[in-house]
Amino acid sequence: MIVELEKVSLKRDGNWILQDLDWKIEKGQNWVLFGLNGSGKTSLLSLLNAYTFPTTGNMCVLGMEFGKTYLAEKLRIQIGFVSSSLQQKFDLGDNAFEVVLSGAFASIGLYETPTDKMRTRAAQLLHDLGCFAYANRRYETLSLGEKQRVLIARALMADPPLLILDEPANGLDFLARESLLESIERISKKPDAPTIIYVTHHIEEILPTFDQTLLLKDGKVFASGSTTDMISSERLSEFFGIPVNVMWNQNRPLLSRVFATNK
Ligand SMILES: Nc1ncnc2c1ncn2[C@@H]1O[C@H](COP(=O)(O)OP(=O)(O)OP(=O)(O)O)[C@@H](O)[C@H]1O
Repeated sequence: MIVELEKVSLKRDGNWILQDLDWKIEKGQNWVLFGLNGSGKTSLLSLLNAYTFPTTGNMCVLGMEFGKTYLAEKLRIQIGFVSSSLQQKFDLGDNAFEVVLSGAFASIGLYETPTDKMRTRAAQLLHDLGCFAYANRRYETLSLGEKQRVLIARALMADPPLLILDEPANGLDFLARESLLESIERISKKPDAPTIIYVTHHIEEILPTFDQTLLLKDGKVFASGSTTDMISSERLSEFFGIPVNVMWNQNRPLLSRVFATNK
């Protein structure tokens, strides 16, 4: 089991931010964590990364049980985490290749000498993510979409069993988004691919590889299960509280609002 949450709740400043979450992620599954603004996605990710601990409930990530051992560092090194809050942290003058290499040391900046094996791996990842062409460019000169690819490659350097992509397509135009999504779909199909959790509030970003979805609403699991069950007109109309229509086209969902028509 990659992730196991049992009745997990989180209280902050007297408010319950997350309540009674049950979530099981098995090896080989890829999940979408879908929730609107303020639904608790960031708080849930902080729990998974052991930046916060549940107020009540039981939690186990990558076989490490929360509260039983001191696990924060040990756990984080095994989770590839890509979030837009990380973007600026790498504006240190390093080129894209060096930023990817730094993932082998879990450091921000490259302070240790990488081995030849690490260099080969970094070059391969730059290829896989479609960013080999700008391997020698300074990271801070890259576009948002290019930076995201480099950060995903960096996260994969340590061969993490779990990769969390926190709204990776935010701020990207249609083409940049589609090309990033194509790279994510590709890496998810590799034989040594990690389990991926893709966090988003955009239905149209859900790729076929994400066969499981958890719908988070007001800090609670609204529903979870197979993506085709979760991302349906009926389910999402209930989730949003307004009538919506989901149309599947080439294994990708499209969401639109349904307006009442006057007869
Ligand atoms: N330290 C805190 N004290 C009180 N309330 C908090 C605290 N941290 C978060 N919250 C509240 O908990 C709720 C969930 O916040 P969270 O940031 O996890 O949501 P989110 O789904 O990531 O939202 P977004 O998509 O807008 O980033 C919000 O209503 C937020 O205001």
